[in-house]
Amino acid sequence: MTNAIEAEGLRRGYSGGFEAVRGISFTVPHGEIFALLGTNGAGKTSTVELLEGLAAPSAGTARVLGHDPYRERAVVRPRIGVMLQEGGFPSDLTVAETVRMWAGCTTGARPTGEALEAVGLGSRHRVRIKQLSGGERRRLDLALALLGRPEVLFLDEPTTGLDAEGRRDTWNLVRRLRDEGTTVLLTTHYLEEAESLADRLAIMHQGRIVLTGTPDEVTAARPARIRFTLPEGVAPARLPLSLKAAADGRRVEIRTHALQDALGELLGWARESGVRLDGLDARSATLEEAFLEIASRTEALDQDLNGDLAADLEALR
Ligand SMILES: Nc1ncnc2c1ncn2[C@@H]1O[C@H](COP(=O)(O)OP(=O)(O)OP(=O)(O)O)[C@@H](O)[C@H]1O
Repeated sequence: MTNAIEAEGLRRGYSGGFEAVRGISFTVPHGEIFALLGTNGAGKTSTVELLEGLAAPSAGTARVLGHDPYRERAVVRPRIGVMLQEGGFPSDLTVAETVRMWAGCTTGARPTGEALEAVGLGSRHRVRIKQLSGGERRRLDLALALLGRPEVLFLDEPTTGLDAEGRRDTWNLVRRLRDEGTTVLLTTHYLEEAESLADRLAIMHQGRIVLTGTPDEVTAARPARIRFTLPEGVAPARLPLSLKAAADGRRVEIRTHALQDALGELLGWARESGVRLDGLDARSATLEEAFLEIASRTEALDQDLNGDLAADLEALR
């Protein structure tokens, strides 16, 4: 069976010469939730718009449900649902009128009540758009994206502006849709959202994909962390050398790829030495740590590249 989404060497340049997407490739199998993460301006929205068929790539190919989403838009559009970052609706219409208006342009639309119930807006159907809160508008955007029972759903920052409960409701809804067979591609700034929701993810930086995998694969490559404070009079130098501890005064941090072994050794040493480890905290790497490390490493790399370029130019003078 073909993938629901395929991007191969995709590039997107804007007029003025700026290239926002610089040759990215990834696939999303049917029925998977795939998250695109990245710093501001990394190129997530520019990429999603190519897959939605809103623009043509300057190079590379995009396939959604086996078709070119730009050239074969008429075939692809009825089978996908799109939730943009900013949905613009006439502000004097009620919620129900807006959904009905949208349903008029959608083949096989869900009943209005069902779409509104799915996003928790069932009781708000008579309210005018201008009276909705930011979070409620976001939910309405989602209801409209779901209206045509799409096979592929594109969600651009679906939970921005939602409170904790709204975010959790949206996650549950997205999981339910995935379980019913919908393929979901989402962009998000919330790393815990990607960690909890995505089957696989890609981290973008400056138009490129720098890392891709399951959330577990992305975090498993990073070291776990143990932190504690030593009692007064116990120097960090007394810790077993194999623990490779870094100390700031009495506060100690150990980074390790073998958390269980390191923790066992530390606790054994503490018991034998009669030392109490205050505020002991041990945990695996989070996606947030992986993300921040990648962002800072890529920035350092960029600076190195710029540095080399400057040195090369200097040598030419
Ligand atoms: N119409 C445009 N013309 C020129 N440059 C653009 C245009 N739209 C976006 N860009 C630039 O392309 C880059 C990528 O933007 P894009 O919106 O795709 O990033 P993003 O990863 O979605 O960012 P954010 O997380 O801030 O939404 C940015 O530097 C942006 O300024």
